[in-house]
Amino acid sequence: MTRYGYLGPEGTFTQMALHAWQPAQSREQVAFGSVDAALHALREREIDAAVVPIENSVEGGVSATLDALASGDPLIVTGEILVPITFVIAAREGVTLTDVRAVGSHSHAWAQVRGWAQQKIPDARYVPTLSTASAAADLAGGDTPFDAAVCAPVAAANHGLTVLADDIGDMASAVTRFVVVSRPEWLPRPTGFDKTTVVLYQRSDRAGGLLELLEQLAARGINMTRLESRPTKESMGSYCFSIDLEGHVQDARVGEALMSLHRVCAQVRFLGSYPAANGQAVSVDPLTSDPAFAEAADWLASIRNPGR
Ligand SMILES: O=C(O)C(=O)Cc1ccccc1
Repeated sequence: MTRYGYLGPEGTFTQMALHAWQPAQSREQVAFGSVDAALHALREREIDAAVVPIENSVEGGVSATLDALASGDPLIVTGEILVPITFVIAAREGVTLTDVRAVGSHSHAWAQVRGWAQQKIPDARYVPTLSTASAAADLAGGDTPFDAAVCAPVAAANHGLTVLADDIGDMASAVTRFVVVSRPEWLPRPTGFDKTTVVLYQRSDRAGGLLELLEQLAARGINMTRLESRPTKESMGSYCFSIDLEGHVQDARVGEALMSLHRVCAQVRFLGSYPAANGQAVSVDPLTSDPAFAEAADWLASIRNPGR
């Protein structure tokens, strides 16, 4: 049985993602207080895989996850899960919306209800917590620097909290993307609807540097689905690029692009190839298909070996 770590405690959106990924009978689940703690346990082989949030449609990338994957012992993404998110604001019994002075929640949850909060509880302070469910659990447990939590309906129910308002997200269509992370001991097989995640470190900061990297993808007909710059943390103004692209490292065009990036970059960190959650087939130009690359390789071999 696979042991999955996840950003807990019980009742987080991450736990919902894990449940959507694996039926209960084929998994064990271990809650961790932070993304870093879950990925550390994975590196230490205490668990087989970890489910962590990586991006949402409102706030963008989850920096804690992007940074924890970009450094330390290598890990790879082996799956992705999309979860539609709805938020409630909940409090201990007897507290009403007008009593709320401070709200505890995960920063990505707060970012997605900011408009609602501005309208309904404009004077309330925000207090960051490690997850939405930990805000709910702490609130139920007693002494907290906040008197309401923004969390999933299930987290409010688990802790006997009163829901003061439901469906308070600013964007009805908010979706969060979670990834399943594993040690790099195996690769998911190509499916035709795959994504590949890499982090690129430039050799030097110069005019056209990013363009040069992106040209390697464009020339091979590779579409990107996410591009973020993250500080390398080494010095002010030093960035790396975290990229999701369509295709699998086993696809010729992706393999060729990664080889070129490896040549021109200071470092390419491969973070996995995995089936896209939307299951949509990647559209591939016939000129950048596997047969086209194979035919070109045959042609090169033939002109290199004229006698054969
Ligand atoms: O705190 C949680 O419940 C999480 O799983 C992280 C998160 C927070 C907000 C939106 C999506 C995921």
